[in-house]
Amino acid sequence: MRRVSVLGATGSVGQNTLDLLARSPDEFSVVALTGGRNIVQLAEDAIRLRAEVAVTAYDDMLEPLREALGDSDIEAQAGRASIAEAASRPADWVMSAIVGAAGLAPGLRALEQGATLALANKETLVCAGALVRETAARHGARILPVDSEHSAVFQALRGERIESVERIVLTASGGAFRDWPLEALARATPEQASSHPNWAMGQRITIDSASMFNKALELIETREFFEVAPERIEVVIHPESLIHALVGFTDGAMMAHVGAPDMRHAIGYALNWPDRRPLPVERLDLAAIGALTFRAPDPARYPALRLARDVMARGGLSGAAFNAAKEAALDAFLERRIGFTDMAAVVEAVLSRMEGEAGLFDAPMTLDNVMETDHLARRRAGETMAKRAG
Ligand SMILES: NC(=O)C1=CN([C@@H]2O[C@H](COP(=O)(O)OP(=O)(O)OC[C@H]3O[C@@H](n4cnc5c(N)ncnc54)[C@H](OP(=O)(O)O)[C@@H]3O)[C@@H](O)[C@H]2O)C=CC1
Ligand SMILES: CC(=O)[C@@H](O)[C@H](O)COP(=O)(O)O
Ligand SMILES: [Mn+2]
Repeated sequence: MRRVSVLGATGSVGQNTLDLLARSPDEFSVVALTGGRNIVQLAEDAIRLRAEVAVTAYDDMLEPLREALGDSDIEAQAGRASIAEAASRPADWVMSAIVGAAGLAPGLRALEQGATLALANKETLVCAGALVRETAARHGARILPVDSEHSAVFQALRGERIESVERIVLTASGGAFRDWPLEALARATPEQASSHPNWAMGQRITIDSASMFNKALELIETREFFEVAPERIEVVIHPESLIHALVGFTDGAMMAHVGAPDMRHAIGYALNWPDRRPLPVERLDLAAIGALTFRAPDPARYPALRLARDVMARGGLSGAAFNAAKEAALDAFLERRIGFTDMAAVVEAVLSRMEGEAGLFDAPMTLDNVMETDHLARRRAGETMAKRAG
């Protein structure tokens, strides 16, 4: 039996992961499931999958969690430290599917205990790529990509040398507003931004798809995961979301990963790696699909891509600031304190202000420094938004 834990079990990636685990009950023994406020789901899944421990991120949710677990013998815990403790319980495979920078510390704890980390939480590599790689190397742990584009690249690279790679092309759906008139974007609402053309995902990543902050994070994630130069990583709009990424090699060949927009592809690949096993996903009927289309992203519509390139050029702790400013701007957009197009403007202003704060981005990449940068960027984003409002 392989021991597995799922961090962010109640979310979109978490639920897809549990779906696969539940189909092979004799192969997996579930150690820890973690969640946030969705206590009913967390308890139900913990009981159904016979988890050892269920953890909510929030202290005030401990009693409701205990109640929901009823007379089962599953341990109930709460709080950030308990999530990290759950991640460090011995396991062979840990899914990192908490949303946001909150996923970084638990992911590091899983690596420290030598587990294979199936990484959906892209913020982990954006905030602290070098630290994460170094932690994995020091503890003999492996990281397998789960973000669909990175799983696609990983699969296309199988058996290839990284020196043979000329370019990596990430596909982007273009998000909810791909075909909107540019001038309408400023008035876009959270509800309108929360609908993805092809994927069913959590609300935050769905809105990030509309602004292309998702692809911006993925550019940095690609750089950090595969350690290729930023100028070798491209983004192309592919409205059908059937090709998830392409790798171009030095001989001019390109390998594309094609599949239905279903995260169980990438999760299943990471779960079964290095084998391939049957997965309950749609088999594509190419003749029925007919055509796959591509177009270049418009820099005026998607300023987040330019900001990601600035961050890749800057390096150091700028990724942590970029992500935190984006998270703060997204919170403000969701609360209708700023408009859709203000998000990129806020992130740009925060990066530029923090760049001027001597040596900040060049501090050593420790978890403490990453979290300090994260907190400062959120504060700077708040100040920037207050100034813009006043
Ligand atoms: N959804 C997708 O298909 C894809 C997602 N990803 C990445 O995977 C990650 C998860 O995305 P997704 O599943 O969509 O997100 P969801 O919002 O659907 O789920 C997030 C999970 O994290 C929990 N959570 C929220 N805040 C905290 C916190 N502060 N501390 C601990 N746990 C917390 C939630 O708990 P609760 O809901 O109980 O409050 C939930 O279990 C993100 O990094 C995303 O970018 C990457 C590729 C595809
Ligand atoms: C499923 C997945 O990996 C998401 O990151 C997805 O790619 C989002 O779609 P966009 O291409 O719209 O950002
Ligand atoms: Mn993705």
